[in-house]
Amino acid sequence: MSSERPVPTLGELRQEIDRIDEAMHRLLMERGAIIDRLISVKKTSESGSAFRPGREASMMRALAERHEGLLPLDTVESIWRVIIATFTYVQAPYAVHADISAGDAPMRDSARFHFGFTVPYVSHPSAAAVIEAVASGRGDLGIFRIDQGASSGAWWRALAGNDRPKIIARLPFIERPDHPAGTPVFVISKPLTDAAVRDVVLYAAQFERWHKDVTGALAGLGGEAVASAADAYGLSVLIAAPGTIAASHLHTALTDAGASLAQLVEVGSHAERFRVK
Ligand SMILES: C=C(O[C@@H]1C=C(C(=O)O)C=C[C@H]1O)C(=O)O
Repeated sequence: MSSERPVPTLGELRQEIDRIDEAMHRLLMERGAIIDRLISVKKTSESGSAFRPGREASMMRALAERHEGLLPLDTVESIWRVIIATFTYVQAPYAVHADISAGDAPMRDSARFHFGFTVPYVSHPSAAAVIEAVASGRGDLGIFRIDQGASSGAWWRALAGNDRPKIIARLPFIERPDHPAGTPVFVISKPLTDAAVRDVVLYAAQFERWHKDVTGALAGLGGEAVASAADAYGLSVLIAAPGTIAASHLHTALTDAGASLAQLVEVGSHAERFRVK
């Protein structure tokens, strides 16, 4: 007598797939019912944004760590990005405004991958236009390419000030080589105050001129210069530093290294970066 299970028929396997698809669909509808209850419990900040970047970053990290099997991580990540971004949208509608001064295609790919198709995508010719759209909207988001060089100027300077929009996330949450929408972008929104995650804090630093020891001073603190652009006042550098480092400490380290630092202003923060191979 053979103990091997009989080979299932194609029809039987398709029945299994139908069962799983229905269960997944029912679970998504159940998730929607929970979001409905969450809306009244959650205090959506003054900005009107339901986006909680720290929570999303940790969910994406857990997803990447749990994932195994045939389905590519790219697919799982994009499915969950659409689920999370859309359930954020149903709590409080928002649009994603993109600075396309370095090209539309990567920004559109990034917005669609990270926010799906239900969330409106609005392109703008400049960083300044994106910042103004976010500043005047209710809970809208803006996205900027981090690797576009100086073509958008020192856009982060326009985030300085209490009521100005702030950087709230860095995407993709799951960094890896050959990411299908891997253009690194910063996300801005109106200040999230208590809902912001501060693993990494971003500063607009105004230098009279560049000093060669700034890079080393930043590295010594676990920080880096993320972008820079010359402007009428000298050189504006967007600095990322661990949230555990006080702004005063960062200021001292830069001036001790010999830099002529005219201003150091916080312009946002984001979750700890997470990379897989
Ligand atoms: C559901 C929430 O709101 C948003 C949507 C999330 C989701 O769909 O899982 C997660 C984080 C938030 O950006 C929440 O705050 O938990």
